[in-house]
Amino acid sequence: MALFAASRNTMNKTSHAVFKFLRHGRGACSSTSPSSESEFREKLRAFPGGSIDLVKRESGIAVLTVNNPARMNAFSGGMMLELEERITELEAWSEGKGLILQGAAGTFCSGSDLNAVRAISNPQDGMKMCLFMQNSLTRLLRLPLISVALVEGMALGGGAELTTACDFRLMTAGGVIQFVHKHMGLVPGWGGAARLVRIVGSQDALKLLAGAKKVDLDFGKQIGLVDDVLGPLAGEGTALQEAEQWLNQFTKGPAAVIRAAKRVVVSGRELPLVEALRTERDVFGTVWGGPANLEALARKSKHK
Ligand SMILES: CCC(=O)SCCNC(=O)CCNC(=O)[C@H](O)C(C)(C)COP(=O)(O)OP(=O)(O)OC[C@H]1O[C@@H](n2cnc3c(N)ncnc32)[C@H](O)[C@@H]1OP(=O)(O)O
Repeated sequence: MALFAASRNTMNKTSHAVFKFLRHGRGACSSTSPSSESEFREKLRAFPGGSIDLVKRESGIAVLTVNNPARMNAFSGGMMLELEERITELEAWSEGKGLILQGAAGTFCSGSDLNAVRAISNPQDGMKMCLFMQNSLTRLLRLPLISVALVEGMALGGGAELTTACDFRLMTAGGVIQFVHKHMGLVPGWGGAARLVRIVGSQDALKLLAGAKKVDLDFGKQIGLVDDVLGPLAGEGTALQEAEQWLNQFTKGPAAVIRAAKRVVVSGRELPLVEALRTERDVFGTVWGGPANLEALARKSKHK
């Protein structure tokens, strides 16, 4: 037990820095000055409409809904600000294990609100919007929760980018992910290209971006962008219920262990090897000799 206690004390010091890294968007993007950041927030506030809704369930699974059905769940400026607030709430949710990101009313998200896009169409504001969304989506992907984008209907432009800020993507029949940026004379700017390359590799990422190719169920599974299919093909129930069942295979069990699993994967994905190994030791120290570990030892578990 002394070993466990010592290990946890050491971890407490080192892990503080590590968890700060894992929790926040640090390292994702360079920052702007506080005054220009608050000015830009004011600009975003000038484009209201829609909401980002968060429900945290007893099961440890939260549901985050992009809610602006009159505009096919396009992201208004106000929704960008709300997304950031909801992510801060999720970062503080210590009992959480999983997250489902969905769109309201049977479709996922049609990207930026084109009314806002037209009004801030100068490069400076465009880059500020990218920085803002990159930070939020980096924090979303780094949450110590197993996250799933539930793609019903269309995920276009920024909506396609949003799907890549989750660990997994589930799709229902008729679902489409399409990086339509090329057709808008754009490339992704919310971090979607960088994440896409890590998910499907550079060859397929180039096909999706330079060809604005539609990704349906079959193509999505073939290139590894879609992890599984939901809906009539998979069984009964609403897509959200099915997504919860699907996620449950990864979230059942103690929160500390599931959150630790996500943390070691995030550090393995983002950090150079030596730092990732150090982080892995630190995270290991949070579960070694912890309640779940001691219970398993007492049970003399067999893994047959
Ligand atoms: C980060 C970079 C980006 O995200 S750039 C934005 C990329 N997204 C787009 O260009 C999507 C443009 N929209 C479309 O292609 C179509 O509206 C799609 C989503 C295919 C839906 O078509 P359809 O089913 O025929 O519906 P609809 O066009 O009548 O749309 C219903 C109402 O929603 C609106 N809407 C849709 N997308 C947006 C958007 N991104 N920004 C603002 N409004 C949007 C439509 O204008 C339409 O509104 P209204 O009923 O005419 O008032």
